[in-house]
Amino acid sequence: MSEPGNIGGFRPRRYRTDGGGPDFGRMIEALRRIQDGITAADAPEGVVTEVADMLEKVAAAVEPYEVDEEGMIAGRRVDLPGRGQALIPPLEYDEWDEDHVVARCSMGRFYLGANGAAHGGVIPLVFDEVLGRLANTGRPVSRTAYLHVNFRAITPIDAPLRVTGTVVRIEGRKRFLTAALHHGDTLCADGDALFVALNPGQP
Ligand SMILES: CCCCCCCC/C=C\CCCCCCCC(=O)SCCNC(=O)CCNC(=O)[C@H](O)C(C)(C)COP(=O)(O)OP(=O)(O)OC[C@H]1O[C@@H](n2cnc3c(N)ncnc32)[C@H](O)[C@@H]1OP(=O)(O)O
Repeated sequence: MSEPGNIGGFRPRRYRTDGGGPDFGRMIEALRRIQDGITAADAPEGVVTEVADMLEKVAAAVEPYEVDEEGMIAGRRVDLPGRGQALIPPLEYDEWDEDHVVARCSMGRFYLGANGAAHGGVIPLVFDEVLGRLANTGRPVSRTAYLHVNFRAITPIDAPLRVTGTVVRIEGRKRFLTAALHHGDTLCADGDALFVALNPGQP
């Protein structure tokens, strides 16, 4: 499996694994619980007020430590589910090399669209995340030029999901990839994407 340091183009210090410092993973796990719990709750007024007070205290506790993008931890911890970025579903990778990835996750109530189905916008997010990781493994950094998604069946929340990504071909700067999302034997979504390697100086 390729490690983050093998990712071409990006400065390795931008990617972090647990260096024995603060337990960042625990904090993000708690944040994910809060996202799911608040989304799912219909709490009485006293509880809502108490939670709002507590969350305001939480925000005030972390705000003094804001750093610029270079210094951020969230999104850089490739060893944590969803890179330690709470927007991204908690993807965990079982296989990851330069040609393919296999990941799994379960999406909680935070990601609900309606009637037990994940929000349609979450599927492209998952594919962009997984394919972006794959496209940039062992190669100079690229960005998504297009990502086409087919929604084949609902993607259930609170259910084990499997995400696969494959590099189909590379033509110069262009990398063509495909992705699929399964719940058991059911194909929930698939897609194909073009990633284009950045030229020097491109953001
Ligand atoms: C961010 C990278 C992070 C990497 C981290 C790796 C660590 C791994 C750890 C953790 C995983 C993280 C995973 C996250 C990944 C997320 C990735 C994203 O979501 S990126 C954000 C969304 N994408 C944009 O914001 C792009 C915006 N667009 C652009 O910047 C440009 O349009 C760009 C760079 C894509 C291409 O622009 P040009 O000027 O450099 O190149 P031109 O000449 O336009 O295109 C080159 C070739 O590609 C074709 N092409 C370009 N766009 C196309 C399109 N939409 N459809 C078809 N062909 C297209 C063109 O026709 C051309 O082909 P011909 O050389 O002529 O054969």
